[in-house]
Amino acid sequence: MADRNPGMDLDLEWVSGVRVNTQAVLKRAQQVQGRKVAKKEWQAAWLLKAATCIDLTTLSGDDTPSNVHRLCMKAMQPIRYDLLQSMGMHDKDITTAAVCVYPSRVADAVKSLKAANSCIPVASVATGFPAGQTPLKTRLEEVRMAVEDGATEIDIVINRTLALTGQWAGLYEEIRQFREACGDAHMKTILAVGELGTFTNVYKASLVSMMAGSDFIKTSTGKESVNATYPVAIVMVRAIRDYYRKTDHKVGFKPAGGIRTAQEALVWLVLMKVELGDQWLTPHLFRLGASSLLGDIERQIYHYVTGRYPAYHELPMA
Ligand SMILES: O=C[C@H](O)COP(=O)(O)O
Repeated sequence: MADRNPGMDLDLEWVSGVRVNTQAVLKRAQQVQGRKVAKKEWQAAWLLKAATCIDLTTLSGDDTPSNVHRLCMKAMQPIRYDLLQSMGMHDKDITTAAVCVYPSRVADAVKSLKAANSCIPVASVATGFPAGQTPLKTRLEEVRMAVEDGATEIDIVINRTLALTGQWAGLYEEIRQFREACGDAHMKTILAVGELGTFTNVYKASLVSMMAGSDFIKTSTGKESVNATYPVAIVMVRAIRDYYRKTDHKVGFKPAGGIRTAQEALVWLVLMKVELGDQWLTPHLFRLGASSLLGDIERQIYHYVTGRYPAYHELPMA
């Protein structure tokens, strides 16, 4: 990954001065959704790009070493080899950006990828995911254990209680401690936007997370009733842009939760391009957190290559 965001001292004046114009955000989100997306070979290229930005995720109570193994194999070969060959992309080392699992499954993922000689990063959710309602000591220990087991990316959840009660200094302090516990592992900070109430809170939580040294800010756990939406993304990427202008540090963005279709993936790429520019269109600064998006991307690429949609058995790993 690129240089990390070191964070900065908490600037409470900046945080408390934040105002978000809701109407302007909604309008911009509509404009982004209404933009024409690429077609034909350009669309296929964008879909491949989207595949390389996916944190391929399984976060289920019934996860086992074998389904984690299967996830890892899919991450290594996200699109069927013959389809890539038809596109002349079979030798481009196309993999997903990472696999993302619960802390207890990190060792399984690391083992599977290592055995297959792959260096795809293993990301783990931590800090009492998804609610974050466990004692700080436990949350910190969870981060350390996931790192010890080989996770090189940690997706922490913020303490919504602190955000909702305006305890920004407390939130900053906790995230700082998570960052320290992560060590060299890159930290993605999940805001759980569906539980933050207002756009202003989302912007403030984004800022505080970046000030505390997050490498990425991420919308959602996928477990809230509202997850990644385009308006909320506009708020977060504007915070990223403002933070970059002020500090010269680029923080990544990860929409996650409920992203299921290739069409949505294309809109997310457009949003990043028009709001933050091409430099954010790489896995270093953009991830799509998703458990069931890749299947549709592969299906659309199949359609592009063959001119028809596949039968279920034709993409058995999707
Ligand atoms: O971080 C990733 C999300 O948990 C995935 O959510 P999803 O299962 O709705 O795709």
